[in-house]
Amino acid sequence: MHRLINSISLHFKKVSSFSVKDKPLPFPQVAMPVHVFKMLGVETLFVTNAAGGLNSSYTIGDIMIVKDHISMPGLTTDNPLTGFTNERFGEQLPALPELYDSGLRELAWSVVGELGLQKMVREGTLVQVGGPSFDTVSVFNMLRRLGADCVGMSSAPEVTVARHCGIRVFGLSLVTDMAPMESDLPPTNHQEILQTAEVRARDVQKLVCEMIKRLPNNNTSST
Ligand SMILES: O=P(O)(O)O[C@H]1O[C@H](CO)[C@@H](O)[C@H]1O
Ligand code: HPA
Repeated sequence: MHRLINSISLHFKKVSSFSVKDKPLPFPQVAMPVHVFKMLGVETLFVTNAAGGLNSSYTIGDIMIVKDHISMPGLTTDNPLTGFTNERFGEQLPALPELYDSGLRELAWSVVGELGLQKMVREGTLVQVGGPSFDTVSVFNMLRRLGADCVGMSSAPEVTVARHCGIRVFGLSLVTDMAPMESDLPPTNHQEILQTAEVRARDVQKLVCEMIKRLPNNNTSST
C-alpha cells in the first residue's frame, strides 16, 4: 500500500484534457487529479504516452525515456498553471528546471540494462501538441528542427503541474509510429498506433514495474 501511494504509475487516459478528444477540458481540470495525488501523499508520478517518432534514428517500437519536453500549447496561453493564484500547491511564477528527474532516468537505464532492452530504448525530448488532429508534414519537420525527438498530445501538462507541487516525475514515450516527413509518405494512422502500443505494452510494463520496486521511499528529487 505504501508503495502504491508513493509511486503511482498512471496513464491519464480518462482525465487528461488531451485524451478526451471530443470535448477538451479546461486546463485547471488537468491539474486537479495531480493535486489529489499530492494530497494523498504521492511523491513520484510516472507518465507514459504513445508518440510519433521525429528523430530519424528512432524506429517504431522504441521506448524513449523523456528527458525534457516542449509544450506547444503551454508556450501560449494554455499553460496548465494558468489561473493558479493559490500558493498552497506551489509558487505563482515557478521555475521548472528539471521536469524529469535525473535520478529516476539513471535508475531506468540500469533497469533497461538488466532487462536487456538497451537496443530499443532512447532518451530524448517530447513535444506536446494540442491535437486532436495529427500534424502536417510541415509541422512535423518544424517540430524536429525545434529539437524534439517524439511528438504526442499528452503528458506535458500533468508533468508541469506535478513538478510545480513538488512531485518528482518519470516519463516514457512509446514510439508507436514514425511521423511522415515527406508529403508522399502515408499519413499518421491511429490503428497503427494502437497496434504498436499493444505489441510493446509488456516491455513498457516490465520496465515500469521493475523501476517501482527499486524506488527510494523518500522524495529525494534530484532538483
Ligand atoms: O498521449 P496518449 O494518451 O498516449 O495518446 C496518444 O495517442 C493518441 C494518438 O493515437 C494521442 O492522443 C497521443 O497523445
Ligand atoms: O504523430 C503524432 N502526433 C501526436 N500524437 C501522436 N501519438 C502518436 N503519434 C502521434
